[in-house]
Amino acid sequence: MDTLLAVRASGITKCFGDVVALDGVDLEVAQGGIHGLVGPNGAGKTTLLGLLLGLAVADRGSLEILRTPVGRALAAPDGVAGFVDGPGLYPSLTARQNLAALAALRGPGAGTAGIDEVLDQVGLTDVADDRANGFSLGMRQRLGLAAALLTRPRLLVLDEPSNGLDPAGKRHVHGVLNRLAAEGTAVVLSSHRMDDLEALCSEVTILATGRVVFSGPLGKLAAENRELDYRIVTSDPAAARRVAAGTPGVRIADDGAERLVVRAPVPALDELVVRLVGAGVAVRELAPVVSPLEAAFLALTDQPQEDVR
Ligand SMILES: Nc1ncnc2c1ncn2[C@@H]1O[C@H](COP(=O)(O)OP(=O)(O)OP(=O)(O)O)[C@@H](O)[C@H]1O
Repeated sequence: MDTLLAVRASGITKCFGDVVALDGVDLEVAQGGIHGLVGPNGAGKTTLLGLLLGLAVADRGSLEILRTPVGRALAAPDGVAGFVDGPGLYPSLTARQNLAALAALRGPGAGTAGIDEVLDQVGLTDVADDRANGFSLGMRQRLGLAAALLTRPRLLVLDEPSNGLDPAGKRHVHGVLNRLAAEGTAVVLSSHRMDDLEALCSEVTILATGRVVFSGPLGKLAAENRELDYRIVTSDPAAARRVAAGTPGVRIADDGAERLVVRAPVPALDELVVRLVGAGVAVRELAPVVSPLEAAFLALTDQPQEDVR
């Protein structure tokens, strides 16, 4: 089982003075999996990613990366690449020159992929000879990803890689990450975007104030999740409200003039739909107000579940 793990962290604690950034964190990342880190601001995500990249060492606990125990030295473990707090780039160099400089720093024969190849992978071929200081945030993110891909990493670590990406750029980057994972690279990324995490990740770890409050497959999170709020749009809102009020297990969470929101477990929701249809009320839309991941995130990190849309 362990042979399939790219990361095995156990009881990791990291303090900055009096601040406990990570408090006994366990993390397992499967080889070939895309693992999402999510948590409120200050939860410890960047600190944990920094440990994986060898930018800092833990105060306590054990960390094994690609089956090698991590020591006390500050250095990227072999086979690991990525960035935290935005990619480090040379602003006055072009995209191509940035990658050439990084490849030169790593020395000849350091297992690098071709510069043109990685520029193409991240969709920057057309701007390869433009200076990085003219790049948008999304383009810098993509160039940072290209720099990481140069080393053909077996563990890719990315802090909020979707920041600044437009929808097409995001789809492009998702495609790159999915392909890498299919080829066996493990990817660990943080994001505040639940839709990104749901689209990309096979597993997620939810951190709150330095502690793991959930870690595992997204499916497990959905299965474990308690009742969700659902928005219902029907052909007859007044009748729908009456039917919902009389359906066992269904609670009306919000019944403003424009909408009906109910909180219910799935079987009670099924019963409500059957009753609505039986009463001649057409159901035009039925969807969770927030996704299972977002609902779990809000519940496990003690934040109210609200419809923010
Ligand atoms: N170099 C540092 N010096 C002092 N405190 C730090 C340092 N790095 C992180 N911290 C503190 O550690 C805690 C965790 O920070 P971290 O940046 O890991 O959180 P995060 O989950 O990445 O937050 P965000 O979502 O805002 O990026 C915070 O309280 C932060 O202030």
